[in-house]
Amino acid sequence: MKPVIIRTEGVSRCFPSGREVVYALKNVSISIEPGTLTILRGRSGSGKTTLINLLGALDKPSSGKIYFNGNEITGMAESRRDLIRQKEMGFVFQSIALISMMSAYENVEFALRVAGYDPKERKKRAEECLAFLGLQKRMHHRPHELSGGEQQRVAIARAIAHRPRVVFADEPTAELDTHTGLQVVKVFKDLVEKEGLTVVMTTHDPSMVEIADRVFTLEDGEIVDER
Ligand SMILES: Nc1ncnc2c1ncn2[C@@H]1O[C@H](COP(=O)(O)OP(=O)(O)OP(=O)(O)O)[C@@H](O)[C@H]1O
Repeated sequence: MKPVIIRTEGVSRCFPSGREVVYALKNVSISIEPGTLTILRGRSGSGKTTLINLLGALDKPSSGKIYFNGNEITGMAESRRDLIRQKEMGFVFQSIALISMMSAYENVEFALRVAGYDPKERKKRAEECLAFLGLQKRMHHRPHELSGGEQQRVAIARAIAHRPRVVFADEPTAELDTHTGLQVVKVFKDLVEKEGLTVVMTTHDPSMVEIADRVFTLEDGEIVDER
């Protein structure tokens, strides 16, 4: 049997909409293997963001269970879920959300400070991550002095700095042109291959799919294809 880092079991998520209830996800059961780049794809409104938020413990399902590293996280106290999120997970969002007053280096260093790293370790690790992402010459620039692709690479450096097991990226290429977007996905693939990281990302762009190890396709809240 293949190892599994995240598993969902019959997960549904509904939201109230006026007097009705909208099912954003219906009975989703998937397994994510460690050390893979997994893509969740589908049209707008198919449920990608809802699913990635559940996998990253940012939200809870209306029914069904989610396991992270063998432990059921759906029934856990919020404080334990917070800890798992902080220690074991990293997040990259569509809107890059770097701190504009800080340089690339300071953005990464600050995340490590929040994660409780000591000053010496922070410097070493921040420089190492930025170098891995090809930003050694740009690390003392502020976000507005960097291109969109560079900014997203800083956001990735920040998301991996505390050595999470899994990085979740919701439409990380949506604000980039196709070429730059593909470069960002290749960075994820590199992290998977060289660092053994697990990456889960959403996209509606079919050109990204070729690079992935696993692809789940969503339609109206259901998994309609997996490969
Ligand atoms: N907080 C919410 N309240 C009400 N309905 C919601 C909420 N979040 C999501 N939905 C609905 O659930 C469905 C799935 O939304 P979701 O954002 O997961 O799709 P998506 O595939 O990520 O779309 P996009 O690519 O546009 O971001 C949509 O019909 C959406 O309107």
